[in-house]
Amino acid sequence: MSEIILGLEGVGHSYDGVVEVVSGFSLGVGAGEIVCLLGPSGCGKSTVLRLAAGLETLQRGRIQLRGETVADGESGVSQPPERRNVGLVFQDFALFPHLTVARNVAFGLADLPEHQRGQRALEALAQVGMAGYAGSYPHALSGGQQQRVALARALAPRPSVMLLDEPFSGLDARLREQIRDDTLRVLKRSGAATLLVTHDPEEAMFMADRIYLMQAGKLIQSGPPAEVYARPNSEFAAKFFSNINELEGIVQNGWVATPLGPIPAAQWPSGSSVKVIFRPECLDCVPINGASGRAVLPATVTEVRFIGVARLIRVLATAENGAALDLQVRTSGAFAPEVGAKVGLSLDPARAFVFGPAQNAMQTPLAEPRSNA
Ligand SMILES: Nc1ncnc2c1ncn2[C@@H]1O[C@H](COP(=O)(O)OP(=O)(O)OP(=O)(O)O)[C@@H](O)[C@H]1O
Repeated sequence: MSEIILGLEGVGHSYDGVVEVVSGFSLGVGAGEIVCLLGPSGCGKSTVLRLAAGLETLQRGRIQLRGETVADGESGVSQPPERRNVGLVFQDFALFPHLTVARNVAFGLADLPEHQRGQRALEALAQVGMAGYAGSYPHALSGGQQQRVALARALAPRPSVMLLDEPFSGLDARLREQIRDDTLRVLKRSGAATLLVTHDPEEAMFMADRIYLMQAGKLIQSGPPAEVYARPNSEFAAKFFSNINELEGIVQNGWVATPLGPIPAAQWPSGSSVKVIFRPECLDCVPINGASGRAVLPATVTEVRFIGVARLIRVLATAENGAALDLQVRTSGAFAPEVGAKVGLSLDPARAFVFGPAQNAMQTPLAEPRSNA
């Protein structure tokens, strides 16, 4: 990985002096890298970002910028935000209503000689495609345009670190996609080390080179989006990224027998009670008499939702012991059964996750099941 530009080490914070809302949290962001802090509301994401920016005083741990310690809970070192040379973008954009777009962007350029400020502000506006609005006032701009101006303002001083807190959540869905796309390009071109806070897993997967998933103030898992999605290390991580299907079973000789066939669970001792979790797109829905190399469980379609790129299908099956199984399938395939249709279900065992009751995760090995034994 490239040189770490923003580093947090063992960071902890409590607002009331008692309960830690962030604890033992570490991360590193390299030059030109986009790292997304992802997690449910209240898990401490914004607190981490505010500590990195210097907007909260660090209580525990250490923060380094470009190799220099800017905050240390032990020694009390705490560089003020304006000396950290980080660009900040918040959800509400926080533009000054009485200043033109150009003056808003030039605001953070006090260190430059007067004649260079306007020039640099225009360059930053051009970076985000807003040079034509330099003389406008914020109220005359759309939400998306205001977001771009906020981004230009943060980028204008050419910071080596960009910190963005839910920068797209004030935008409506269609605009959000477009602005996300544009922002990703601009951030990548800027070469800044970027830390972006979001509660939206799709947004994190789209934007991030690496995701840091948090829960209740702690890091749960970090890695590239595809890895965190395909190899969640806990039930929480699996469920955070999509709807899931869940079956229960008992491990026997390294396998869990399920109505959808045996799932490898070599890490668990025989007799362990485990959960088998799989995403809706990992369950194949085929014509009932369709050929499949895997076990096919008969089921009846109870619901079909068309969502453009895919269909969400709900099916009801019956396990051997008579238990009803209500499962979800996500498919973009040509087979489009209707409600009431009889279908066959099959699961690729390599794409199922096995978790124990204590939530200590085990990814199933990428092995084919031996047999139905
Ligand atoms: N200034 C504050 N004073 C007291 N408690 C606070 C303060 N700011 C945040 N908290 C609490 O700290 C916890 C973490 O908040 P934080 O804003 O960091 O979470 P978050 O993951 O960013 O949530 P959200 O996505 O809702 O913004 C929450 O329980 C919140 O209520």
